[in-house]
Amino acid sequence: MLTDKMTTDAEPIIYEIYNGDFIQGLIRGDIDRDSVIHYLQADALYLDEFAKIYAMLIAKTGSREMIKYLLGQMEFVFDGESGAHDTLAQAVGMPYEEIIESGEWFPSADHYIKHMYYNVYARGNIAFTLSAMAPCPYVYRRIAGLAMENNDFEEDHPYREWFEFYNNDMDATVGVMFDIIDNESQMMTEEVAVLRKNFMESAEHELRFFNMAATKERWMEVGVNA
Ligand SMILES: Cc1ncc(CO)c(N)n1
Repeated sequence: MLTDKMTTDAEPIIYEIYNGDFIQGLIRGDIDRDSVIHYLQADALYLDEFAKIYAMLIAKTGSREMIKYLLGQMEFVFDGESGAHDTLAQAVGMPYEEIIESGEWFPSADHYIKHMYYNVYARGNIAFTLSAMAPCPYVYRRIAGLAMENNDFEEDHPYREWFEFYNNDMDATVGVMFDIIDNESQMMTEEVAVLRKNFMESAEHELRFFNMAATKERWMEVGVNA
């Protein structure tokens, strides 16, 4: 299966994310509050685009079953993940709406979002875009699984519910995405390498996204206010 190869390729990145400052800071519970705020500001906008990309995939597909799946996913990212975001907002003690007021596409988030859009615009087959999207649920599912396996979160741990959310709610999304990618790839030859590269690049974008929050990455904005 192609997705078996993809997930094997991504293993080193999974561990780099897991051992990185952002996730370890959440696990210890002592992460810099401004990093969590930065993450939420970027992620709220990222998920809005993720939902819109599902909408664009709906327009590309003929199967009613596929449309139903994509609509469900759209709703999940548009609303459903607010549970995970609320956990983070509560931990930093600020209303979610207030936190996300001043977000923007910080450089690493910007690059990731545009990687997904490129595939929607440049490619007819939805498997190209889905292979760029699949690391989103897949990486979070793996990271949350590792965190839950390797740590005993106290009942009142501020980030426990964030890990529980991604440990429990992502399997269906990942499974369907992987099935579509595997099925479509069987009808491809040299383009299989593009699917594989799309997945790897997005896994790396996930790493960059967490590092972006850990370092509170911003545009330089040289001359913007001149
Ligand atoms: C950047 C990013 N990747 C994955 C997820 C999980 O859906 C998320 N919320 N944000």
